[in-house]
Amino acid sequence: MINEIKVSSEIGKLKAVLVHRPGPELDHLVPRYLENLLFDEIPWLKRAREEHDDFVEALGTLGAQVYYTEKLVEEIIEDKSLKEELINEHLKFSTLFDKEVKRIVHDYIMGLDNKTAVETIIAGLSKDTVRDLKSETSFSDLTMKSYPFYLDPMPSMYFTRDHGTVINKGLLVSQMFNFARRRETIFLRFLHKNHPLFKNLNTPLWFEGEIPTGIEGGDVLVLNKDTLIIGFSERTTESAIESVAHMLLIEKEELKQIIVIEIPAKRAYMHLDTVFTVIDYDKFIIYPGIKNSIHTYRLYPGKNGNVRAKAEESLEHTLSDCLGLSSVKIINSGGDNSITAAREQWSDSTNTFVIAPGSIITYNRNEETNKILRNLGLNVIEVEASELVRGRGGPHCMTMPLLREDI
Ligand SMILES: NC(=O)NCCC[C@H](N)C(=O)O
Repeated sequence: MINEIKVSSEIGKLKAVLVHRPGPELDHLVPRYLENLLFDEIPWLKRAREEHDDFVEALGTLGAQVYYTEKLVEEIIEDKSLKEELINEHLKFSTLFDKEVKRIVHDYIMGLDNKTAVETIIAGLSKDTVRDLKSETSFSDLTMKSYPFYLDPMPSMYFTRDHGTVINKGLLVSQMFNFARRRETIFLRFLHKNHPLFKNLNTPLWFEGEIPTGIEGGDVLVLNKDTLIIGFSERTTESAIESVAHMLLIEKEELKQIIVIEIPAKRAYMHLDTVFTVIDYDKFIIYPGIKNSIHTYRLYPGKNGNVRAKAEESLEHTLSDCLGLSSVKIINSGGDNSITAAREQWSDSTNTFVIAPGSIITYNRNEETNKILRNLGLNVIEVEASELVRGRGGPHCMTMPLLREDI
């Protein structure tokens, strides 16, 4: 087990990372509810898992330790009272109202072995599985349009990035913007509170309570120990940014500044990391299609304990200033052809993940972007993602770094 939790950059050598192997939750995606569950297509689970296993192998190329959320949770629910607590927490944030149904779902999951219990909480529980255990008829048993699940599936669970961010030595748990993903962060909070990995290392929570409005990990990039970049996006709100800024800049005095990059609020660019990531000490990659519509701001501690903000002239200048460099390069994903760039962005070309300075994981389908990255001298480790890509996320989305070497 690692003896430290710490992330102070997006590129320091990766020592430990949290992931989730896609499971039967993907087999609970039905066409009628795809949009509600934030998917555009239905991935083939068997192949998605093979692709994810290869991805995990790539993550470990330089010896990083890969932890699976589901396995860590399984370990702690050996304690029956914690198993109970986990189930109750999911029921509390579920759509269930009927008391009998709640009891049945609770008892059913409680009776499962720990591995299957965690798998079921993530996969969701269909009404058919437990309907026979009911003694009386509820309204939803009678309707023709009845929703098929008591407990909703969480197909986006494999995008662990979005659940939270390690910022220096503390953890910021996200507040998921959409109802469909709201229950996902229960696992991270639960691990933080109960698993030795976090508990023994006294990892502080940067925000004890819940952040009042949406902020998702895909919008949070750790530039260096003094600077965070936050995307103001479809999923991350102004007020969440202000809350986090107040906490980290004023109350905890952990950071010196936060760069906010405002991007168009669109499904294709749901988080900042779908259009902009850090690829090297002084290099970034951006989807050129949004270049003319972004705005950059800098938040900093003002007088009297207030966070103050100013609009910045250029993203390049702001980044180089915060990094203490004379200049930085922002490279276009997909190159100069706007059609290729848009197609590759949709398939997560810009969602790259650095495992150490100079080594980067990408999806192999983004041929043009990969060529550009190689021409920069980077060691590009390509992974197959014909199925993983259907969830609209890439290598950056599928990872929550727990420990990176300082750079
Ligand atoms: N950081 C990311 O961009 N994560 C990808 C999330 C995809 C997921 N299907 C969602 O729409 O939330």
